[in-house]
Amino acid sequence: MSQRSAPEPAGGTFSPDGVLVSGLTLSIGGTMILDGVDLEVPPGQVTGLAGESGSGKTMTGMAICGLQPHNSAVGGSIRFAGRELVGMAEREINRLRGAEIAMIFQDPSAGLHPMISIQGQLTDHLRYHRGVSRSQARERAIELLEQVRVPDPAGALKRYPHQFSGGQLQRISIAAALACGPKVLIADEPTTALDVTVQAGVLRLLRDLCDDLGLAIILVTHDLGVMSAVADTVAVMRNGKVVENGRRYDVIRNPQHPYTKALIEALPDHQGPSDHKEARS
Ligand SMILES: Nc1ncnc2c1ncn2[C@@H]1O[C@H](COP(=O)(O)OP(=O)(O)OP(=O)(O)O)[C@@H](O)[C@H]1O
Repeated sequence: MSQRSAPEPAGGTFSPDGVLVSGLTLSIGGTMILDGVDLEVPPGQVTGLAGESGSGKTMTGMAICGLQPHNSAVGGSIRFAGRELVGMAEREINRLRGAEIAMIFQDPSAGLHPMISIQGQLTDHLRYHRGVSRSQARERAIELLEQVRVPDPAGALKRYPHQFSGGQLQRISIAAALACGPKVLIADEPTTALDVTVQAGVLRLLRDLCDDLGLAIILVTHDLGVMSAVADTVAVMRNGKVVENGRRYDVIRNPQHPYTKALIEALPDHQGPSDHKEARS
C-alpha cells in the first residue's frame, strides 16, 4: 500500500457498526483473486472502492456479504458487529445478509422479481426477516419509498418493476435493501447503468441515507468521477489488493501510487473533487 496512513483509527477503537477487513484473501479454484485486502468501512461514511475491471472490487463486496463462488476459499478477517464473518456458519451469515448487511447492484431489476408488485417485493422481505404483520409491512414499505423519494408511494406499491424508469427502479431496490434497517450497504456500481441525468440524484440519495441513518456504505465503482462526488474515503484496488487508501480529496488531488495517478490521468480533463458537483445536499 502507499505510504498514506489509513483515514480512521483501526483495531480496537473501530466502531462495531462498521466493517473492518484485514488481510482478506479469496481464491477461486486455486487462483488468487483477493490477495490480502485491508479496508475500514466506518458508519456514517461512504467508503469508495475504485480500480480497474477485474481488480477485485466486486469480490470484496461479495465476500463481506458472505457470497462467493462454491469452489472458493476465503482467509483473513472481516469484523462486523463484534463478530468474525470469515468462517461464520452459512445459516448465520444468511441471517445477517439482507437484515444487517445489504447490497445493491448495477442493474436494479436483477434484485427485483418482474412478476411481483413493488408492495410484494418490499413486504415479503420485511415479513421474512422481521415477522411483522401485513399492514405493518405495508406501512413500512410506504415509509421506505418516501425515504428514497419515489413519488406517490401508495400508487408505486401497486405497480410492477417494468413500469418504472431505471433511476426509479434503483431507488426502489435501495428501499428493498433498507427494509430491515441494515447497518452496512454495499452499492456495486449503482449508477453505471443509469442515464447520466439521473445518476447525480441517486448518488445524492446514497449520501443523504449515509448521513441520516449512519450507514456504513461501500461504493464500488470504476468511475473516479462518481467517487469524487460522493465518497469520504477512497481505496484503490489493483490485482486483488488495496494499493492506496485515504481521504477522497487527498487521494484524488495528491495520489501517491503510480496506478492511482494513471487512473486519475484517465479521467476526462483530470477532474478532481472541486471540478465535480458534490452529491452532498
Ligand atoms: N465466479 C467466478 N469464478 C472465477 N473467477 C471469477 C468469478 N467471479 C469473478 N472472477 C474473477 O475475479 C477477479 C475479480 O473480479 P471482480 O468482479 O471482483 O472485479 P471488479 O474489480 O469488480 O471488476 P468489474 O469492474 O469488471 O466488475 C476477476 O479476474 C474475475 O475474472
